Amino acid sequence: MKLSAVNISDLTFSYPAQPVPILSKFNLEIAKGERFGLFGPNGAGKTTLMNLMTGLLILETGSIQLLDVKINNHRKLANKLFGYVPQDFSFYQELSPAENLEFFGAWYGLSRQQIKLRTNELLTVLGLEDVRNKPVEKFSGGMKRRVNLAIGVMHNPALLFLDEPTVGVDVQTRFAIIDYLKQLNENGTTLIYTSHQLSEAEGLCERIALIDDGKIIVNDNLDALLVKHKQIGLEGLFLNLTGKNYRDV
Ligand SMILES: Nc1ncnc2c1ncn2[C@@H]1O[C@H](COP(=O)(O)OP(=O)(O)OP(=O)(O)O)[C@@H](O)[C@H]1O
Repeated sequence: MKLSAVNISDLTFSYPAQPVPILSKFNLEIAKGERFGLFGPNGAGKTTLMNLMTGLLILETGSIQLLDVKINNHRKLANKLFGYVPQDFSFYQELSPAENLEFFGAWYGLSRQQIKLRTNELLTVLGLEDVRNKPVEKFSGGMKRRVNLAIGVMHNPALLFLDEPTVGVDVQTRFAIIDYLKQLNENGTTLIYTSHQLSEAEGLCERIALIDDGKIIVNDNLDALLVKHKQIGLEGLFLNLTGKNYRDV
């Protein structure tokens, strides 16, 4: 049987202040090598799920397995398997990209030589070589997003979780980031992505799950879903399946 990248089984989770679970008996399997997209309206539970898969939140019942590691029992081991590019910037603003990558490379346990090589490689690929020693706080939104991405992939993870990796960037940076993500995937990295940028998602994701109110509504190959629901794009599919009412009031 093919090894799953992510296997979530009977997961239940609620925040302390809220008695009703955000996710209840939730199941999801993502195959190795996929470019998988997780979508849903505001408050559907996407970030909560990402934070559970990356161990930032602790699950109550059920299990989450990343490749062959159950994160319930082996959190430290699981941490080496994945990279996380969170929606909020995860770097030190007062440090340069090179210093940030050095810090996070050491945190991931890379050797000095590995840190040097990987830093040079990432700064070149992501167009940050000319500003490698300047403090990140002075950077444009697009440059900061590229630094955020570089940190998430510093240790060449087998799985990469991406929460709105292109929010607030211009067309050039969006193109560069999506192109780089596709290259990573071609080299074997499984991508688990969430965003409200649905046209961008169409070009990136092969399979998608739509979640609403903590439940999966559909989970299938994107092209097959478009045919089945007679839609020409993800936005139409999204509205068709989740309705047009506001969700954040
Ligand atoms: N720290 C928290 N404490 C209590 N409730 C929370 C917390 N974080 C999120 N929630 C609630 O959990 C639900 C799911 O939120 P979550 O952020 O996971 O949704 P989302 O799908 O990522 O939304 P968005 O698209 O707006 O980012 C919402 O009802 C939200 O209000």
